[in-house]
Amino acid sequence: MNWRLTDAYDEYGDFSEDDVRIRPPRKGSKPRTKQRPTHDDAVTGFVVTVDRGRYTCVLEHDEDVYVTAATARELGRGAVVVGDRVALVGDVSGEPGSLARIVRVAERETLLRRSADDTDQVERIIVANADQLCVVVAAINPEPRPRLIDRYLIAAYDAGIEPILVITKTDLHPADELRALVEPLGVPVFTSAINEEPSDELLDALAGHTTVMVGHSGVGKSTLVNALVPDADRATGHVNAVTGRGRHTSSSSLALPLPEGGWIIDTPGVRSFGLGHVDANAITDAFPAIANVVDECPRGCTHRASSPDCELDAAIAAGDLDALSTMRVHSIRRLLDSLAPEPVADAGDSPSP
Ligand SMILES: Nc1nc2c(ncn2[C@@H]2O[C@H](COP(=O)(O)OP(=O)(O)OP(=O)(O)O)[C@@H](O)[C@H]2O)c(=O)[nH]1
Ligand SMILES: [Zn+2]
Repeated sequence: MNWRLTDAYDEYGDFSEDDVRIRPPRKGSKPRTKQRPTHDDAVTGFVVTVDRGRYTCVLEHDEDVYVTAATARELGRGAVVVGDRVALVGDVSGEPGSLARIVRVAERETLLRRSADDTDQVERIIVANADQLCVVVAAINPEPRPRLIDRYLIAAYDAGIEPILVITKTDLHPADELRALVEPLGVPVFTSAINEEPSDELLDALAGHTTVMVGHSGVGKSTLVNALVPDADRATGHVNAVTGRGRHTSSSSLALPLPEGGWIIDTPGVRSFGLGHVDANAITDAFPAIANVVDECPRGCTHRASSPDCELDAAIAAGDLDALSTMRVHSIRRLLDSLAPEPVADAGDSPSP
């Protein structure tokens, strides 16, 4: 079984059935959570999962203690997500049946959000405070989806989160073509195979970071997480003990502690990102070769196939873009066309919906 980049760019849609959208915090916006009076007795915790209004938090000063908490009424629903650092009061013993209360949420460094599809304005937050997005792609089986990878990268850059790529199943197929897809963008690439220990390079890249794992179903995300977090079962066991479930069946994200420090956040059900909120410039900015060209575009150019005088057309005609960048231009234009209707021509900063 084989695959070719040129065909792969063409054949696969960007979306799977559970498309999501990531929306970064608006620039300059304040965190949504209201600051409340300090609780002097509060301790700090890190939210590892959310299940039916119950939050499982690891205490910052004792990472073996998993506390179940509810949110204080003033915080409201949905105010706390996985990755949040929170102030806890009440029973923080972590004993079975105990319940603490989250009274504050620390200001977030980053925010990943999603919505059901491109047209759905209702967004759900995936994760707070991640500083790395790990895109997991199989070298084969399932075949890579370059346009989906592009979407992940755009979403990461737009949210201010550094992307890395892990190519799995390299025991079945070489990683070269996939590597060539993202290395020119400066994205660090790592490989992994089921019967090998995770590479030191990958462990180093993850150590001390809060990394969100994303990838299409079947690429080997769970296999990789289990290799990276040998204690995964134990950590999951803690969570299940507090949520009272037989196993972690929630569709919520789950943060697992890395032995080297830092967190891996597994995101079941997050397979692709709709990018309806991202403007044309954020999309082209993700790819340096393309960003250089569109810098010369007329003011207000949306860089779509229908845009008159878009410099991308001139660059392709003149052979200034290599084959990969040219494929990517077509991919990006398809992406732009699938978004909202073309904005009004002179809108430098189109208002947010
Ligand atoms: N040959 C080979 N098979 C692998 C590798 N990694 C994972 N697999 C297999 O690929 C299949 C899918 O792996 P999972 O880890 O369940 O994939 P996933 O991405 O978590 O899939 P979802 O749970 O559907 O999101 C399993 O049968 C794994 O054994 C690898 O490096 N090499
Ligand atoms: Zn243009």
